[in-house]
Order: sequence, then C-alpha cells, then structure tokens
Amino acid sequence: MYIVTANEMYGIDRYTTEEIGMDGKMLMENAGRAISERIESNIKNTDVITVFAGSGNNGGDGYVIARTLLNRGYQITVIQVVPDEKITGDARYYKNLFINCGGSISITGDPVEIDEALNQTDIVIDAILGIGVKGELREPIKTIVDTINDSPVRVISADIPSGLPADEGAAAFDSVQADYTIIVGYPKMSTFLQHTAPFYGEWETVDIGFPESAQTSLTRSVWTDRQFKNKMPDRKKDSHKGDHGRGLIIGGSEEMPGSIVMTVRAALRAGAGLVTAGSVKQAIPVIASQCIEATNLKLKEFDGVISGDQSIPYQNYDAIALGMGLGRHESTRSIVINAVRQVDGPLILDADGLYHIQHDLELFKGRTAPAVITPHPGEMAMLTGVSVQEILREPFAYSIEFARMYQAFVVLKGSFTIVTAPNGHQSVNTTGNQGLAKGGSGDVLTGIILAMTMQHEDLFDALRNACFVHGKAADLLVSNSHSVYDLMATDVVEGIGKVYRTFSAET
Ligand SMILES: NC(=O)C1=CN([C@@H]2O[C@H](COP(=O)(O)OP(=O)(O)OC[C@H]3O[C@@H](n4cnc5c(N)ncnc54)[C@H](O)[C@@H]3O)[C@@H](O)[C@H]2O)[C@@H](O)CC1
Ligand SMILES: Nc1ncnc2c1ncn2[C@@H]1O[C@H](COP(=O)(O)OP(=O)(O)O)[C@@H](O)[C@H]1O
Ligand SMILES: [K+]
Repeated sequence: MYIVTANEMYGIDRYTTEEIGMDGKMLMENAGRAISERIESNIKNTDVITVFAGSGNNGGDGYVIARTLLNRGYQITVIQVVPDEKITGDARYYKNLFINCGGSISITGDPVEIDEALNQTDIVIDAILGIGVKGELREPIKTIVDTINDSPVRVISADIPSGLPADEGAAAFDSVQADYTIIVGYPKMSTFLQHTAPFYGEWETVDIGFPESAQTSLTRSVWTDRQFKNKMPDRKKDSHKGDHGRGLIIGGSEEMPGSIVMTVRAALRAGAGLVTAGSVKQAIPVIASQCIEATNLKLKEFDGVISGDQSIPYQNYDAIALGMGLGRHESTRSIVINAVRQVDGPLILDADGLYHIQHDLELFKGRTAPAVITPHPGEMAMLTGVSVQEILREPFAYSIEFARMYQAFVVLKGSFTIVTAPNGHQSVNTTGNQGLAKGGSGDVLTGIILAMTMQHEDLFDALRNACFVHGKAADLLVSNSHSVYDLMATDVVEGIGKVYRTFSAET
C-alpha cells in the first residue's frame, strides 16, 4: 500500500485525467460512492446525518455522499460552510444534482446554528477540507471545527480530517478529530506521523479507479502481512546451520549485561544459525547462562566496559550487530570506529554504538558493505543535530537525508517505524503497540534484524520483515496472553515463534 504526499496525490489525479482520459467528475463520483458504501456499513439506517461541505473538491465529495445516502433513504442534510459563489466546478455540479434529488442545504458558519444542528445529529460527515488545506484554518471554518470537536457526535471524515495537513512538517494546525476516516486512494503521509495519526481515528482506504500505472513513481509504502509472508525465505529440508548465518553481536558491560542477552536471544529465536556474543568478561557468565545456544567471545575491557583496540575476526561472520549496553565510556569508542572501518559485511549499529559514532559519520561513506542504523527519535536527533520535536515532525525527510548522505539503511523506530534504503525508498511498519514502549524492546529488534539480514537476499526486505516480526509478536501476545501493561522485551522474544506459526509457510 503506497503512501503519498498531497503533491503526489495531485500528480496521480492529473495523470489519471490527462493521460488515461478519465473524467474528473467520474473520479469524484467514484470517491463519493465508495465512501458512502463504507459509511453505510458503519451506521444505523435510522441515524440522522449531517454533511459539512467546504469549497473545494472535498466538499464535492461531500455532495456526492449526501446525494447517494439521500437516495438510499437516509435522513441527511448538508451544511455548506462557505458562501455559494465559492462552490465551483465539479463540486457545483454535484451540489446541483443533490438539490435536484430533493436534498436540503443550509449555508451557514454561525456556531450557534451549527451547535443546534449537531444536537440533532447522530453522524457528521466531514467534507470541509481535503488535501488542499493551506496554512492556519480561516474563520468561520476554525470555529466550526472546534464546535464539531466539542460535540459528542460521531465524526466520519472524507479522505482526511479537515484541517490536518497531508504531509509532514507542520508544527501547528487545527483539525477535526475524526472517529473514522475513509481515505481516497492512498493513505497520506500524516496517517503515519506520531502527532497527526490520532486525528484519523480508525481509517481505511477506498479504491476509486486510479490505474496501476499512476503509481510507478511512488517510493513510499506500508509493509503488509502479505509482503512479509511472500518475502520470508524458505528453509530447505537439507539446510545446515551455516546456511542460516553466523552472526556476531557485540555489546554489554559489567553494569549492563541484560541488553545483549535480549539481542542474542532474539537473533536465535528469529532463526540465526549461529550466534556469538562478544562482551566483557564480567558479562559473559550472565550471557552464557541466559543463552546457552550462543558462543562467547571475550573482549578486552577496562573498568567493566569494552575498551581499547581489539582483534576481532570479523571475516568469520555473515553480519555483525554492535552497540547495545556498551556504555558511553570514551575508551569504548574505538571498537565502534574500527568496526565501521573494518567490517566488510553488513554492520548494524544500535544504541550506544550510535552514540560513539556520532562525530565520525563520514566513515560510513568509505564502507563498501551496507551499514544499518537503528535509532529511536532521540538518537536520530543526536545524529542529525536537531531536536527530537523536529525529527518527529519530519521523520521521513530526516531519514531520507541521512540514508542518502551516508549511504546507510535507517530504521527510525517509533509507533510507526520507518525503514529507509540508501536509494531513498521508504517503508512504514504498522505492527506493534504501546506494550513495546519499554526498555529492551529495541535490543530485541536488533537481534531480529541481525537474523533477518543473514536470511534474506535483499537487505531492505530483511529490515522490513524484522520490524514486522517484532511488532507482530507484540500484537499477538497482547491479543492472547498478555496486555500492553505487562508485556516485557523477553516476552517479545518468545512471541517471535507465534508470528512465524501464524504468517509463514514454514511452521
Ligand atoms: N484524485 C484526487 O486527488 C481526488 C480528490 N478528491 C477530493 O478532493 C480533495 C482535494 O480537493 P481540493 O484540491 O479542491 O482541496 P480541498 O477540498 O482541500 O479544498 C481546498 C480549498 O479550501 C480552502 N482552504 C484551503 N486552506 C484553507 C484554510 N486554511 N482555511 C480555510 N479554507 C481553506 C481554499 O478555498 C481551497 O481552495 C481530496 O482531499 C479529495 O477529498 C476526490 O474528489 C476524487 C479525486
Ligand atoms: N507505542 C508503540 N507502538 C509500537 N511500537 C513501539 C511503541 N513504542 C515503542 N515501540 C517499538 O519498541 C522499540 C523500542 O526501541 P528503543 O526505543 O530503542 O528501546 P530500548 O532502547 O529501550 O530497547 C522500537 O522498535 C519501537 O518501534
Ligand atoms: K475532510
């Protein structure tokens, strides 16, 4: 499922009308009809419906919806929130059809009248503004949006909650708070931003007839159950442990042996053939007792942290993950710097590994093998020198800039994790829940990433599948045996098997 900006959506619209030759009116009729169908399956036939229609094509969709539901016997009226002369083009055409079918319209922006109407309404259809919104809401629309939000009525938004920007980057906005949004064609970027996603409520998309060829330039999408299943590699009956990857995980310190334990356990559960844990001598007994399937590599240490120059046979491993629980001692930096320089296979940097590399990012440019960074927004802010708020406001843009500049894969974690490839392609993970907002979840993800990197041919697929498994494990656990309160990172490791059993051909 592709994700679009407003400009990309207008481009698809233009292509469909100009190159394919489909009439714009037909697209609007298709949109209004498709939205009406979804509305019908979500309401009672006795519900009183008020459509709020604005001046643009979103208002036009509103008039198609109003006519369709009127003709199906619903009690429906339109409140047009702009003066009549603002309704032009296709919207004017559909307004006239609604009137010709006996529809009733009141033209008002008066909050008292609107409040009275809302008191007698069960369902609001929000067709005030679509993806064409610019800047702050003007009056009377701003007050109308506030009035709708203050009322307990159920709100269904057409395409996008009115006022909400389609794209990332907006610092402040006023928006209708929808209970349910029926998105035309493709989800917009704001569907997947932490601060804008909640305005959509539940959402789904409707197909209005855009041709497949309109999508060719799109490079951003949601990773779906089906894609996960298709891209999960088969395991041959005669395979041996070397076929499934030899991974090295470096991390841990005397005070933090737990995080590397979770990474190692997750890598093993996710299917790695062999895993070696490289750590300080004080952490090895903990790792060895918690992960008896792994082997251990004792690294030089000072004062309980990995320290100084090491001679690590990186060439013996198919992929390396580095950083969890390292600590931030100055003397630990050299292992990170040297790994970025020397590891000539896939290298995954996480947590304190990111801290140590922050002033030497240029080293990524000298690598011939891929690097993967797995920052949460705080770590991404540290790496890019901007605030966490700025990262959250434009996670797609910051990820792409980093990935292109340093030719690295970026896994920017969050409630919607965005995976970005060096060529700028981006994929959003929608699995996972707030039960994962706990120490250790990221360590588990890194272990899964390591295992997937060694099992997939394509690294972008590996990262997308890893994020999918991580979140889905949490989702399955929360819907069966756990809750978002008690879920722990170690449970997520045990949940990996549930995902494989549910989604993969190989059970
Ligand atoms: N291919 C497509 O893109 C299709 C789009 N359709 C609908 O068309 C919508 C986009 O239509 P438009 O481009 O006309 O955009 P809108 O329907 O969002 O309307 C834009 C108009 O709203 C007003 N406006 C903008 N910002 C405002 C603000 N801050 N305060 C008050 N008023 C403001 C302006 O008068 C502007 O011309 C989509 O969201 C969707 O609902 C559908 O009809 C079918 C096809
Ligand atoms: N509310 C949430 N919904 C979905 N996934 C979440 C949520 N909160 C956290 N996660 C996931 O949990 C992991 C947390 O990673 P991170 O912040 O590095 O944790 P830690 O360093 O404590 O292990 C990430 O994969 C993130 O995507
Ligand atoms: K809308």
